[in-house]
Amino acid sequence: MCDKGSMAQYTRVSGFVGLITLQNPPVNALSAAVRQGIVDMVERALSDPIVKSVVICGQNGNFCGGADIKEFGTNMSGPPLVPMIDAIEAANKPVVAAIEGSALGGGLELALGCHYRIAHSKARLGLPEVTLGLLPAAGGTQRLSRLIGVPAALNLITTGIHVTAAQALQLGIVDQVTDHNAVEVAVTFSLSVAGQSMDARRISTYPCPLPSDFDALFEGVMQKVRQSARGAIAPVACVQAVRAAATLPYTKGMEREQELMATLFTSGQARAQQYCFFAQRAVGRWRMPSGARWETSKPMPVHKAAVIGLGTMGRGITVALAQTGLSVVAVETQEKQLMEAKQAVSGMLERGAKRHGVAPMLDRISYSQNIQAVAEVDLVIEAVFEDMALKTEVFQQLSAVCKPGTLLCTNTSALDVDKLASEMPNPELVVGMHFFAPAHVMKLLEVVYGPRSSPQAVATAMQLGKKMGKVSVAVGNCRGFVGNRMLMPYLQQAFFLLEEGATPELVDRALEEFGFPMGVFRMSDLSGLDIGWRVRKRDELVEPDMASGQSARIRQGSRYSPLGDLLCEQGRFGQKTGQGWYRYDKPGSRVARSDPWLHSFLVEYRARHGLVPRSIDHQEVLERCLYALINEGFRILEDGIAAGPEDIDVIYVFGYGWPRHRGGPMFYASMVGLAKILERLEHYQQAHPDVPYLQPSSLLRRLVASDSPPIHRWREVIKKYQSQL
Ligand SMILES: CCC[C@H](O)CC(=O)SCCNC(=O)CCNC(=O)[C@H](O)C(C)(C)COP(=O)([O-])OP(=O)([O-])OC[C@H]1O[C@@H](n2cnc3c(N)ncnc32)[C@H](O)[C@@H]1OP(=O)([O-])[O-]
Repeated sequence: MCDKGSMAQYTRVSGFVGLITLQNPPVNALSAAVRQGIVDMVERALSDPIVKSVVICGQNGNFCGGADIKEFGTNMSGPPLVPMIDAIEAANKPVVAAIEGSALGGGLELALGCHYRIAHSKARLGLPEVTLGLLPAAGGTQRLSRLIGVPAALNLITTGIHVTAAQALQLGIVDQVTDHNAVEVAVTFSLSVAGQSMDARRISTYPCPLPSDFDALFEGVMQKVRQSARGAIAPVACVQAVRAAATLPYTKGMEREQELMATLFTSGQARAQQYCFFAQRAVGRWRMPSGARWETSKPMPVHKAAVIGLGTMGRGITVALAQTGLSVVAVETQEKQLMEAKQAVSGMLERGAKRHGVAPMLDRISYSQNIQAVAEVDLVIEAVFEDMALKTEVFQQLSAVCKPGTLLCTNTSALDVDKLASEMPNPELVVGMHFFAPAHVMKLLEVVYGPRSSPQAVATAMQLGKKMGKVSVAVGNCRGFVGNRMLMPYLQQAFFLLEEGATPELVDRALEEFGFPMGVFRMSDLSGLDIGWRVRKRDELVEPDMASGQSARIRQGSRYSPLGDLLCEQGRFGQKTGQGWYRYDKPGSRVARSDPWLHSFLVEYRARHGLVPRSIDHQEVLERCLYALINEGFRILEDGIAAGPEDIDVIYVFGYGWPRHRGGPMFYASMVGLAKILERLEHYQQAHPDVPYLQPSSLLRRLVASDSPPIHRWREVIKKYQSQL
């Protein structure tokens, strides 16, 4: 017997079991129609005298991905989740959740309302609402705390991590894990408990186990969360909701959960984080200005890959490739470096495997000093030193050695991918892969295509990035690509602010309060001041014999700050030398301390150049640094280097520490208001006419002239703008 009418299918199986199957592909999200279906089918199963027990499962081996995020921000209709789940828990017949695939957010909350939970061994469970700027508000904070205790619930709810079925069993979230068909196991099990009282299975009636060090625990967690949340309000609300579970009766705790959710639900932070969720998925649907796009471009099969050059980046890339299960040939021509790299790579693989409780993929990698070893690979990632001549030489060797059709990728953060491709017999097989250090940890990958890169090459690099667990974004070729190009005006403004009267501490504090894990100067000290110095020297911007006055601060017709160069000339390269914008206890140490030397140096510098220091507040720091960066983002969109604002935002959130609860620079601009950004840029441009980065971009002007449409409609304006160029 079967009813297929709604988005929750009802079937009677094994004679006496009402099987309710959620049907809302791909993740069976709890849309209004699904919730209505569940309410109706549960009622039907409970009122059917033949039915002795009920099993709830999801279609296509996937239990439920939670509330339908697409419904948020709309006029939500349909039955609410809380009474729906309460009714399931109150049922007088056993209700068993058969969990396959994922049970996340509202999906897990639904399962917690059931009397038993049986999971397939490959299932994953979690309450990731915090990553969407929310909290589990369908009883999740109240039931999970009662079921598994406060410390474990706090960990899951404040981080949003997904746990495996085995971990869920250990924590007590599920009652059984099976390698067999979870639905069949659940059906059989439900019959075995049919007729029994479910009183002892209703989690809402459990007392919340209280840890002895209750106050200290909450204080500690709250402090930790506040520190790591960097201004995000959801993790704090999650702690408060769990505290309510520990201190209040269930109904009162539920009221508190609802109250806290109401605050979060309408917050700009939740909008920003939900935007990030969809943006992260949207960047996978890449397109190139040529019209080539993800749906029509088939990736080439990659079974065997190679990495050339085993410095820091090459090692990380080798680890990331081996962890995907690919065979990897790792080439390093210098013997000593090769030996060191082998040891380092094995160590990284072993540590990673230990963390995940799996065997390390050591035998996936073969090491060689000879580039001939890559003859049979399908794809090569070159990761030698950032030097065009060296990279060109390696690429020429590769095109002589590799079998026809091998994809040649260069790991570069700055070099011209088109130029490199133009030196090759098959430029269509060349793409850039800009990894971020450490390459086996950082989630972001910029896949850089040139005008001659084939769509298949881009599709292959994008797919490989995904396999490596990266969020890959396809971008056009230009100086700095997307991320580093936007960083240039940001850095430049920070330098100018120092000249005008700010200190590194003031600038960093403003940016850290905004939500960056590190301000620009602490970050520069960490990555090394010499890197930018080398680039500026190559660009002939560094002038060793420094005159004074304004003319000494002009290069190639624009305002220039030599402050970074002056520090490097003193051997102050940041953490590695123990001195940079801050001082450190010793070279390599990480705690940045204010440096009186630096402050006197700034005073002297300003005096030498006739600069009168003025008081600068946090607002100016944010506007100057962030609006200049955003302005460059608009230029990138104008130039077609990024296909849409989502691409830029994903790059900044995953690669540059932009706080997720602020959605990325372009989303942030839309929240601040484009007219305001334009007005402030115009204001600063008037004050600093020799700074081209502050000149508002034409696209920004165009968007403001088009009444600042919402961010999801920017692409229409961009398209129109580009077609008129
Ligand atoms: C009162 C309420 C209280 C409640 O506590 C609140 C919640 O439950 S909040 C929710 C808490 N739950 C979560 O935070 C879980 C969020 N979801 C996930 O983490 C992953 O999607 C999942 C692990 C399930 C599958 O990963 P995968 O296999 O790599 O697949 P994928 O990621 O590529 O997604 C495929 C497609 O499905 C789409 N979509 C997915 N989920 C939802 C959704 N809930 N809704 C709508 N759509 C959703 C996704 O956009 C994509 O669409 P498209 O158009 O093809 O781009």
